[in-house]
Amino acid sequence: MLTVKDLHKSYQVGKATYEVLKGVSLQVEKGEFVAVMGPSGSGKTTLLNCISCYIPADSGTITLGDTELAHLEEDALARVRNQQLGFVFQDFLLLDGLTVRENILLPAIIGGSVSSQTEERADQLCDVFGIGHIRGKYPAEISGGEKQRTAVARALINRPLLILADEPTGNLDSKSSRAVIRSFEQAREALEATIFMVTHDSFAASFCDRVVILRDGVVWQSLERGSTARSTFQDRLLDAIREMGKE
Ligand SMILES: Nc1ncnc2c1ncn2[C@@H]1O[C@H](COP(=O)(O)OP(=O)(O)OP(=O)(O)O)[C@@H](O)[C@H]1O
Repeated sequence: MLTVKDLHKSYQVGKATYEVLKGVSLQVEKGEFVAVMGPSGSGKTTLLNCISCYIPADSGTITLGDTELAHLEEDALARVRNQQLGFVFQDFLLLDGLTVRENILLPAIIGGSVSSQTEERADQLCDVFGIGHIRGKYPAEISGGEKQRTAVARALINRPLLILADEPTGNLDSKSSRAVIRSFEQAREALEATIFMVTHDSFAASFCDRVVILRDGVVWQSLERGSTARSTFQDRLLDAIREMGKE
């Protein structure tokens, strides 16, 4: 589904070059829910931005489905972003002037692909996420949890290969965080979505199938949840993070 191989990315600040990604390699399988954790500055957002095609990597490869992203022209990249990737941001970024249903349809409207099937898909997503009864309301008229579910439904409207989520529980209390994670679980169960989420939050990460920990620009550890209970997996994550701090 997603394969990242030996990814390098540096930033130029004045005359200095800072190497942030120093050979990141990882793989996400179809239907997996994967989190990326790591200390501040370890390159999590940079990695997500490279996969999102927002910034070009210096070297290495990113393959999404059958497509190698590094070699695509700008038009083709825009199509990948619109049709094969779904995005969930920290602040959800719903448009105030559009209803819930119109917000969900937005990626399809931007891609010029609204058909009766897309409209049916929007209604199906409203049902999956329990927001059918508010589909005609505007963001100012709905709760925080309903906004989150609308944002996850919007990320799924174009049937993307992969959902990329950047700190989706960043500003939320634990009840709202749980609601966002529940939406991702529903997306995976009902729609076979594949989710790749950057997070600082060990609680959110403990619901994932796998957690990749970045340190100093490389994958330091990849922890599988397997059949472990969520709370035990969270303890393992916290232990790993503590151990990383000691090295
Ligand atoms: N556009 C940029 N120009 C220069 N340096 C940058 C740029 N973007 C990020 N950096 C630097 O690259 C490093 C990695 O940043 P990045 O945002 O990827 O880390 P992160 O792991 O997501 O951090 P956080 O957890 O704090 O969000 C940081 O030291 C940051 O200051």
